[in-house]
Order: sequence, then C-alpha cells, then structure tokens
Amino acid sequence: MSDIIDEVISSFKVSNIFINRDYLMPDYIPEELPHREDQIRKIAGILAPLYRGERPNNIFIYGLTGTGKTAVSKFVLSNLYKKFPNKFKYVYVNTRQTDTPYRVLADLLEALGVKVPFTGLSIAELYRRLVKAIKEYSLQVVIVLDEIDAFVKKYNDDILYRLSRINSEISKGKVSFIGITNDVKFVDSLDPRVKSSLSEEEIVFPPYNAEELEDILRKRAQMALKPGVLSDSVIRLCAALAAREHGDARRALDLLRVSAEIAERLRDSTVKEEYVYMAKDEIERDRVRDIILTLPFHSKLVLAAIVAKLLEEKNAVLTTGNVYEAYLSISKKLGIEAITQRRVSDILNELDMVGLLTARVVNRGRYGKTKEISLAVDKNIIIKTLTESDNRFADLWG
Ligand SMILES: Nc1ncnc2c1ncn2[C@@H]1O[C@H](COP(=O)(O)OP(=O)(O)OP(=O)(O)O)[C@@H](O)[C@H]1O
Repeated sequence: MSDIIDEVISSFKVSNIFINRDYLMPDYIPEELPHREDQIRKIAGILAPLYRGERPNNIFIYGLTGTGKTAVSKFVLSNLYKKFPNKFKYVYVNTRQTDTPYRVLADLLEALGVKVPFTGLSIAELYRRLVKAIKEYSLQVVIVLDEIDAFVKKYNDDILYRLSRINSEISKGKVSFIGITNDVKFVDSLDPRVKSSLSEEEIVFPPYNAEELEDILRKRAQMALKPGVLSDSVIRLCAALAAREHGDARRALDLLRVSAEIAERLRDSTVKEEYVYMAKDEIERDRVRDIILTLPFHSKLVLAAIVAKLLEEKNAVLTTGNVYEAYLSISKKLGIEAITQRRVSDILNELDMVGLLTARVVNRGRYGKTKEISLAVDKNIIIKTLTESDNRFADLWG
C-alpha cells in the first residue's frame, strides 16, 4: 500500500509545469521590474541624500492596483540598503494588514528595537516613545506606509498628522515617509497640513499596457515555469485580459499562475489558452466569494432577497421598493428583526460599490425617480456562497 503514497507524493514533488511557483506569487519581488525604470530612478534620486546621512523629502506614490507601487518601493529601498547598510534604516508597514493605530506605532517602535506590550498603552504614550526612539536612533529612518487610504478611511488622519510632525518635534530631519495609495483622490481629502508635509514629492504609477504586461509575464514565467510549457499566445492572452480592465500586473500574474495550476491539475504538459479562460472564471468566483463571505449579515439578507426574487420571477424588474418587500418577506421567514428601507437602500449602494450589483437611477415620470437594480455576478455563485456562510439561507431556495 505504501507505493500508493509514494506515487501520490512523487507526482506532487515532480511538477510538469513549475520550476518554482513562488516566482508567480504576488509578494515575490523580482530582480527586474520592466517598464518601471523611470519610477525607480526618481525614487532612488529622492532617497539619495540618505547616503550623506541627510533626510530625503517625503514621497507620495499613487497609481491603480497592480501598477508596481509596492514592488518598486521595496526594490529601491532594499537595493539602497544593500549598497549602504550603515546609513539608514527602513521600515515597511502595510496599514491594511496592520490595521490599528496601536499596531502601526507598535510595529514602528519594534523595528527601531523598542519592545512594547501587545496592548495597554495609550496612543499618545506610544507616539511619545516613537519620537524618543527616533531622536535617539543613530541613523536616518525611512517609513513606508502602504495602502494608507484604507487606514485613514477606517480611522482618520490623526496618526498621519502626528507622524508628519516628528521632525519638527525633535527639531531635526531624521525621518522620511513614503506613503502609498491606489486612491488618487485620497490625498486631496487629507488635512492640508498633513498633505503638504507628506507629499513633498509625488510620483504617479500609470497602468501597464498589454505589451508591457507581456514583458513582465515573460520574465516571471522564465523563472517560474519549465521551458516549453508556455506558448506566446498564452502570455498574450493573459496580458490582454488584464489590460482590458486597467493594466494590473497582479491580475496578469494571477491569470498566468492559475492557468498553470489548472494545467498541472489536469496533468497536462502545456498551458492551453482555454485554461486561461478557466482561470479567469476561477479567480472571479474566488473574488466574489471572498466579498460575500465578509459582508455583514443584513447585507447578505438583502443579496438573498434579490436572488430569491429573481428565482421567483426570472425577468423581475428590481427596484428599491420591491427588493425591500422581498427582504421583509425573507426576514420574516427566518424570524429576524428587519431593518428600515432607508438602511436597505444604503446597503444596495454598498453592494453596488463592491461590484456585486449595479444600481441605476431611472426617472419614472410622475412616479418620480427610483433605482433599478441588477446583479453584476452569477447568481449561482451567490446562492452557493450564502448557503455556505449560513445554512439558514438554504431554506430560501428550496
Ligand atoms: N514591472 C514589473 N515587473 C515585474 N513584476 C511586476 C511589475 N510591476 C508589478 N509587478 C508584480 O505585480 C504584482 C503587483 O504589484 P504591486 O504589489 O507592486 O502593485 P501595487 O501597485 O502596490 O498594487 P496595490 O495597490 O494593489 O498594492 C506583484 O507581484 C509585483 O511583483
């Protein structure tokens, strides 16, 4: 019997497709970042004063998702650090993952060698300790705050305000910030003092076009995949599909990686174009699933109400009013206290924003304006995911 185990393990160990799958993972930072030479040069130029022990200007970096902002920033900093490790220290914080003011300050302190308890100190105290730590630190400090729009939207810009004041508090240029965001309008929403302090320099990362994505994919594929498993037409297809949205390298790499995983799963020795389309559906399914699973309960109920209504009447025209009626009916069925129509209307807007449905305002003459709602994703994925998240939903679709 143990030969069965050997067989399974050996087919797992020896891949027909991959040399190393990690090279296609989103957190891998490659040695080469094609089509980002300008941005690398600019950021390195701004940070160059570190070499003389001087404070570089703060930098604000914007660009849509997958345009290489994180990869380029980390690439420049780690390469500068390799060249002159004794001149500065850099700390990278992703404020979507490290998502409380306490954790952000605690992580910065820990990076500077100051231990802090997991909870219990006030933000003011943490901040005071950070100012002291930076003042006493022997080198220049560069702090990268990635995805800061999400953080500021969740809290406010208080922490950015405090951080932006550190240099003036210690009356010395000791710390520089690199703020990264994919929300172009975000910077304008900041307190003007924070804005002018943090965006001494601004760098924009434009989306990649299809040819640029092809180059990026080719380089990564050379390292990740065995020779001969990939044709140029597959690369072109992944790049074209990713460029159709907004030139997102993460999406292009995901398409390629998942297509290669499908080839491996099917024990094929080459990646076919049809696998790219299968990968696209799989990625979309996972994305929708992740969004639905993290929705608050009443948002799930509203979504369930829409699907239930469409199952009952295939071509139903959905309006805020009849979605609310359907919502009341399923709340009653499940024995749940209903929320107001106003709140359901807000939820419909939220579901529109996360891309699960589209709500369009239509003018119905003397009946006034109403919203017409349609699903933006396959209803079977919604049914499956809602049922998985809470089996009370199973009763709704019979
Ligand atoms: N020029 C490039 N060459 C090779 N890989 C790249 C390039 N640009 C981006 N990538 C890869 O694409 C993926 C996404 O890039 P990155 O995380 O830097 O994007 P981002 O702009 O920071 O996106 P987000 O705003 O979503 O965080 C990463 O795997 C990164 O290595």
